[in-house]
Amino acid sequence: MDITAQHRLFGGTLSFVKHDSAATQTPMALSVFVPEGEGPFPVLIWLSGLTCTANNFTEKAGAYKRAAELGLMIVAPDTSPRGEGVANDEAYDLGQGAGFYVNATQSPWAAHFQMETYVTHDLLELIAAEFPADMSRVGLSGHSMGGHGALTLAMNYPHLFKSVSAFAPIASPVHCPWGQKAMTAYLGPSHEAWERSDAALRLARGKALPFDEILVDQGLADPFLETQLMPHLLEQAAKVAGQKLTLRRHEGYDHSYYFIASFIDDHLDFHTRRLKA
Ligand SMILES: N[C@@H](CCC(=O)N[C@@H](CS)C(=O)NCC(=O)O)C(=O)O
Repeated sequence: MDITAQHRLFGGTLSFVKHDSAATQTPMALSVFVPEGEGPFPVLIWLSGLTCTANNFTEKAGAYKRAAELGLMIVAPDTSPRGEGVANDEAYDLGQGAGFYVNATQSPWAAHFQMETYVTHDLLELIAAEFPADMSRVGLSGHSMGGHGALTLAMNYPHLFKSVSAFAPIASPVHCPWGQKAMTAYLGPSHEAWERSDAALRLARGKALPFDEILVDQGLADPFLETQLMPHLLEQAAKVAGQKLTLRRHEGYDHSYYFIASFIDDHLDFHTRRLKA
């Protein structure tokens, strides 16, 4: 592991980190906020959306003041493997910056795009080995593509994650153009292979292990609301599954980090209540 930059803030430390991932077979970048004190600390992992690196959340969400008050570590990984030898696409919604938190099975993506294993294994292993983290108290949150990642990884790995929330998540990749394009490229044309990476389907089919509550915030001025995100599908599926979902719709808020910054404290509080319970 290399720490490429480090800053003190709100009594804690923010580290920009690079490490080698066995899953992606590339170096991976992330940021790690550690609050003041000895630890071990509960951890929130944040999964970002399309086009993001680890820096978008780190620089724009305004999360660290509250995290420092709560004694919460925050880990923000990159959204995909990157580099010259890594497959890419000219479009912003496929390839580098758009890993969708799945393990690709299709060429040319399968060689490096193993983001599901990266987040649920390599990233957690790094945090456990190198930082004062309490790995029995890890929560997962994210935005848009990262909201989809947070929901589906929490549903598929409930033994790893104690709490889950999302901002403007892609609720059902099977039903939207971003999801259909990425899942076809990474997992192939069979919808069967997509199902475990679709939060609404997973819930509706009774295959998601329950959380006591899932918190989702959605801006009503989000340009992707109707065409890509479709939170009503998550709402319907949660009803069918008997999963408590708090879906808050916010008049006038868009898809940006201004929206995330406005409600991030509520998510940090939500996770801390569950991680410290
Ligand atoms: N077409 C847009 C879509 C990308 C987008 O809105 N990305 C969101 C996540 S889905 C984001 O967080 N962008 C980076 C930022 O706002 O800092 C673009 O290329 O900018």
